[in-house]
Amino acid sequence: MDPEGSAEPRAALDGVSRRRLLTTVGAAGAGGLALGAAGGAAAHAAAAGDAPDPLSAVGSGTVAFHGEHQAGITTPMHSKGHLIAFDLAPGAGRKEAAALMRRWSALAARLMAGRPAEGDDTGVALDAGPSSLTLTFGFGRTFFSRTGLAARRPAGLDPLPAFSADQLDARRSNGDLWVQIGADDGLVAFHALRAIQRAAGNTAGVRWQMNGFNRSPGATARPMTTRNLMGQVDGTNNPRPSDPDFAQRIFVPSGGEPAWLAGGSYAVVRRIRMLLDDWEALSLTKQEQIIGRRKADGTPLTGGTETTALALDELGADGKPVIPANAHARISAPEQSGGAAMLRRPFSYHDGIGADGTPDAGLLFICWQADPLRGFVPVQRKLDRGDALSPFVRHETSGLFAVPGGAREGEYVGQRLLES
Ligand SMILES: C=CC1=C(C)c2cc3[nH]c(cc4nc(cc5[nH]c(cc1n2)c(C)c5CCC(=O)O)C(CCC(=O)O)=C4C)c(C)c3C=C
Ligand SMILES: [Fe+2]
Repeated sequence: MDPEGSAEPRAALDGVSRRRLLTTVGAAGAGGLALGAAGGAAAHAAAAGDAPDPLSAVGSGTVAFHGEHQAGITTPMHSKGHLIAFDLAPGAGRKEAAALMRRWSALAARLMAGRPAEGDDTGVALDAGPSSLTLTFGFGRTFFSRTGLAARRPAGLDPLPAFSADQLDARRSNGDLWVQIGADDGLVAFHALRAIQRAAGNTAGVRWQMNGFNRSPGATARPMTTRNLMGQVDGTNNPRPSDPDFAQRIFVPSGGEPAWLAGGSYAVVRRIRMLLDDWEALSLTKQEQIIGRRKADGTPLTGGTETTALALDELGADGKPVIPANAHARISAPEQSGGAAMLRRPFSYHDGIGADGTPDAGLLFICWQADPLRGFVPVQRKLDRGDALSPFVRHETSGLFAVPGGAREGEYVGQRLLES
């Protein structure tokens, strides 16, 4: 039996969507094809003469692979995510890296369209639709020296400065290559993760992997913005694609430096552990003062609704700012750091209980910007000096990746760097 769970040779399944496959297999059901348990229901319906069940709204979500920018940057937050970094194998250079990016790009295009991997699919996502799957690829600083391309390494990949509160694990930081996988179904996300790992072959080995989650689409009516594991509404004041300066802040412009990165972006990835026992011991009032917003709905302490601007100058009856001077939302606001802005698109994570007996849980903080020196760095510098949230979080890992622009039809991600 082939890896898709069908008695037919795997090659016969190439070129069809997973849903079409179910219909086809279902129609031939009496011919003795064996399906996995999950595929069985649809096959049964089709064999009985009914149309296969339509995909749910969640399953049918599709994000295009080709485009000006890679998918997974402005894509709405996913409910499941995997972050995985690879190092090139000893002896693998530019040629092997180019072949890998070509393989990964073809694979990503297939999977994002809801099709199985070519040749040897594991079958894990056999009965699911694309579920808004995205795969996003980035290059770390070390990629350029390993591939003989040091001269073309962008200045934006210069190492991030050390921050006083950093407690970074170097083995789980950075890496030659980075892949962000997001989907609104856990099996679809895992399927893509394994396919990417397997397609790396002997060219690259896994350096680290992290798994995250967010609210499932449709789980709540309001608030629409997700919550983090401290219970705060998190993501309210993100730049919006409709903002006039959005593209300029998030994407490297064409005509900018380096040319191969046009349409691309930089991702800063920090695994930030939340010290949840300490945080949860605080009163609600204290928690709200630390952030500067109400916990229930994310409204600023100065009033309004979730999306009302913070009235940073407003004083209370005691003559002190209503939003405290060290509140996280005040300190991280762009006007505090010369207009520095970033698009935050994180996942929560929970890896059980740590060696210290407290939850190993927190935020896989991912932020996107056209230039880390005008996005993450000034804001984190500011937070490092006086954020009321700092005693309740610990930055444990760090990564910085240049994420090329999207591939055009017939192109692979990174081709403009690797073949010019
Ligand atoms: C260096 C950048 C940032 C880090 C690191 C960071 C960590 C972090 N943040 C929260 C929770 C919230 N952050 C909020 C706002 C906010 N945070 C940053 C930057 C970093 N946060 C920015 C730029 C902003 C927006 C500021 C603004 O423009 O007003 C909020 C408020 C709601 C919102 O706007 O999203 C919360 C809540 C945690 C828990 C955390 C580390 C674990
Ligand atoms: Fe924040």
